[in-house]
Amino acid sequence: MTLLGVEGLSKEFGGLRALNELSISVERKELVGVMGPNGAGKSTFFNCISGVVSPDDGRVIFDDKDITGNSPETLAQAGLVRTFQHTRELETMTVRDNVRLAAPGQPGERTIPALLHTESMQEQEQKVRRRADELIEAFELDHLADEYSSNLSGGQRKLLEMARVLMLDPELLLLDEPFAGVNPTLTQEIADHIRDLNDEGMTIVIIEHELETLTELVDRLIVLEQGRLLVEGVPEEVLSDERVIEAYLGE
Ligand SMILES: Nc1ncnc2c1ncn2[C@@H]1O[C@H](COP(=O)(O)OP(=O)(O)OP(=O)(O)O)[C@@H](O)[C@H]1O
Repeated sequence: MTLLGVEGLSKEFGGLRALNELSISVERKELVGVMGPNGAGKSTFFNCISGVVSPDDGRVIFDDKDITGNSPETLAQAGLVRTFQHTRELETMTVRDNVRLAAPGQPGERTIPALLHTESMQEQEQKVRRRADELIEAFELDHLADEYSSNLSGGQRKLLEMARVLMLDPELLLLDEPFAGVNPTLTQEIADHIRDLNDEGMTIVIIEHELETLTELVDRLIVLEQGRLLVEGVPEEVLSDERVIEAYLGE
């Protein structure tokens, strides 16, 4: 069953067609990789799905609903969540607070005075704290929980970013270059987490330049070139496809 459907998506930037009538679908519980040479339209594809930019043409269907142009907040509530190539944690906050504050409607955002601090709000806060602690432990960040996130390495920041998005309990997770700038040990750790999440039933789409890890991880590869779908299929076949080799050689 299809969870995400992209139909005839187009986006121009000053006459340059970043996406050119792109149509792709992702099945529930699939783990899909998106690759393509620089400028192929991969980020624009994610940006159009996740409400960061509005497409000029075409539709995005998520869970049988037309979500074209919906805001990132609305999409997160619906279960569609993304990470960014450059992580977006708050450097002046600890790892623990960064994870807690990623929860929807978390206490830090409330302006209601303490007098109105009801029992149900306290319960909700406790739930957020418990979930944050679980994720910090699952991502082996416990020894860093009270560190400012500015003290984290690139790889540790990627783990923190994953913990943060999981606070939103996504059904579809879009990961933008989760292995970029990450050392080999942490790359393997992040790949294992992605596989576990997918085994638990989460649908995941990954943009990545690090093709070795990507092809080992995913069920299916989608290759974009000049805003169009070039080739898709099982990783071994896609990587040996003449058109793909040519697209990368021409970079
Ligand atoms: N906000 C923008 N304004 C102007 N041009 C843009 C914008 N976003 C993307 N583009 C252009 O659209 C084309 C596709 O870019 P995009 O970032 O989607 O490709 P990509 O496949 O993600 O590339 P990379 O692998 O280098 O990140 C590029 O030519 C890029 O310069």
